[in-house]
Amino acid sequence: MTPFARRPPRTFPVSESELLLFGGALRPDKAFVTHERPLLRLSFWAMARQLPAMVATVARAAWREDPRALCTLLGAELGQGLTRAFGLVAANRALTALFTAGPTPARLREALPSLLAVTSVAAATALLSAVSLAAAGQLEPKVERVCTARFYRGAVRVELAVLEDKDFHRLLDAGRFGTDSVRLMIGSSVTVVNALVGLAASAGVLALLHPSLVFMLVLVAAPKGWGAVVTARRQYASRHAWIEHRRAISVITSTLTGHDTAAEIRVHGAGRMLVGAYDDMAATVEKEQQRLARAEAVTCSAASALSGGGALAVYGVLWLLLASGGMPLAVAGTAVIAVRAAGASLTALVTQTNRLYEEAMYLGDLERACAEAERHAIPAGGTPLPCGVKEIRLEKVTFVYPGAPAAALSDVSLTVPPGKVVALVGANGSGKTTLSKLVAGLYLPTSGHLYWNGVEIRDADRDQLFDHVSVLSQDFPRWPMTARANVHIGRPGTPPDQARIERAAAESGATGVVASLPHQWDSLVVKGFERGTQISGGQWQRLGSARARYRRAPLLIVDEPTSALDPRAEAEAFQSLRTLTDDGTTVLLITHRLAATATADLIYVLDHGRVVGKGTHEELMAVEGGLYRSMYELQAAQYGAGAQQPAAGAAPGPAPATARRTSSPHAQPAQT
Ligand SMILES: Nc1ncnc2c1ncn2[C@@H]1O[C@H](COP(=O)(O)OP(=O)(O)OP(=O)(O)O)[C@@H](O)[C@H]1O
Repeated sequence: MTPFARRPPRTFPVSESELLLFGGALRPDKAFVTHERPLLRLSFWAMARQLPAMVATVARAAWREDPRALCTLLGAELGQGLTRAFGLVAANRALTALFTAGPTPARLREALPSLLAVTSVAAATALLSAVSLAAAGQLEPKVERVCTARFYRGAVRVELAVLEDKDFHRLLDAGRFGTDSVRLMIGSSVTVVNALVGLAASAGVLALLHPSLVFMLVLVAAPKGWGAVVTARRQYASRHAWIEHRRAISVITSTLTGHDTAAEIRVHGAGRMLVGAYDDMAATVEKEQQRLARAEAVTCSAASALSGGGALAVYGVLWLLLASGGMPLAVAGTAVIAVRAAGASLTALVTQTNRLYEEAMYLGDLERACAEAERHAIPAGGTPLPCGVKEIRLEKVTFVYPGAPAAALSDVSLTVPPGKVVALVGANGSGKTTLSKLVAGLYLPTSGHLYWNGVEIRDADRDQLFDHVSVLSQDFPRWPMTARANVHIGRPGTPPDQARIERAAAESGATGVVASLPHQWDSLVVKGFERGTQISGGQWQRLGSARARYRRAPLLIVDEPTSALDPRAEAEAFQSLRTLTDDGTTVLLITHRLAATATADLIYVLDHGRVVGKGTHEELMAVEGGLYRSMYELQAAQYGAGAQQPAAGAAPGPAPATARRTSSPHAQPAQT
């Protein structure tokens, strides 16, 4: 056990900004302590045992990607070790020839072949070093790419509920550091192998000269190795402890230059406050870095002092051997050269081992993140779903978000019939979006059953289920790509079909939007890039809608699809949703625009996660004191439109008082 492990857990300072903006310390809690501490409590030897496994992981990845480059690299490194050993032997021969009795010209002649050998060996070492550098340069980016792709491939398959868990998120963040570590580890491993071979060569020569010198060399090496491990572990622990804090800082800095936040940053003066917060939070990180630097200085000094003691012992032994006549002068000279060469190898070894340890720990995180991502991945395969939507049925479904104090849905039983427009209505937070996400297969019920075409969702082939669903959520992504890519990404498995893209755009009212862009479909709908342009919220909504339509799935889930549209576009959007059912598409509509839900085939009313009403608009309006009726009347009263129901296929009426999005102040009652 190291002194590091014996110390009680450190208490970190909490900055005022951290309290103000994030409500408290952004430091690991109990989960981190129980999860990570055992790793940090590992003994030096346990760590030493782990290191080869980590290096082997990188080596395996390198072997998979480019075995030739790996073999070249290893060959060049081993070759350098051999040339070094050979160089020491040649130096010993040269010294022996130079120190023998006789005239100087004769001694020089005797030493000349060995001196030439020393020079040739130095040239060969330089050549092998260049070969090694080139091979490492070829391997590093390949291995990094493969490991990074593996990490992200796993991350995008993780169940949504797990992705929202803060501990899993921390693990993903830590894993992200590991993707850099893979590349760095190749460089460090090469240097470590190189230094180890160099040390072995020196030790071998020293052993030949006098066995006790090898033991002395260990005395020089061991303290530096200890210092390297202690420093690496301290840095690793710190990086983990501050990971959330650093993420919070990057959240702040990205908002400072972000496009979405630019207006409030300037008008509200939020920029000054956030820059201050950055300064404040970065200052606490700075203190931590200073603490690390001080601790490293102390550790390194202690390690160097111990190592220096070892070096003194080596020279002392040499002195004694020389004085007692137990070692010839030439051998002592070679020993000094060998010890100095070993010293250079040792310095490289210590620096790179330090780095290798640290990177190996991050690589461990990457491995753990990949393993956890695999463990929590959406299962591949399962019971195949019959094509199209036959029926979606929920039986006593309860859903609790991970870590949430209460259920978002309780005992929900309902049926979504095929080829119909089914509306979900209810106040903010009543569970509409959650319900739609369960239907889309994004979450699994905590209890109860959800059947898709008769197949229980837990058994169903989820990839097939996703294939049946198209989503236009209220917070739909605004992909920072071209207009075409924004539509095509709705069905990315096949190459873009321009005719289909244009049809989807026409159905969503996006044709005019795209036509007005400087490069039409090739325009980049994000500012700050070449060819970049900005489009309005409503224009984005049309583009998002075009994406959902391009997907052409049998179930379309639309969550507040018109919140940013003008009244005419809104009316058209709702009418076109209705026409989708003509070709058998089932529409699950979530909206606060009750005039639009009035034309739905079936309406479910949710309240506090429970279904409290079901029926057509007429049936629900007939319920005296019912939630739906009161919401509808309230909304109609805002516009003085009375509580009369709109004509079938009518344009939507006004937004309700409960609408979370800002409705157009000009929204009109039903138009035809
Ligand atoms: N990812 C989440 N993690 C934890 N709780 C959540 C999450 N998403 C929603 N909730 C909670 O679940 C409940 C239902 O939220 P949901 O978004 O389904 O409501 P909604 O009816 O769609 O509301 P709105 O009309 O405001 O969109 C709310 O109490 C909400 O705070």
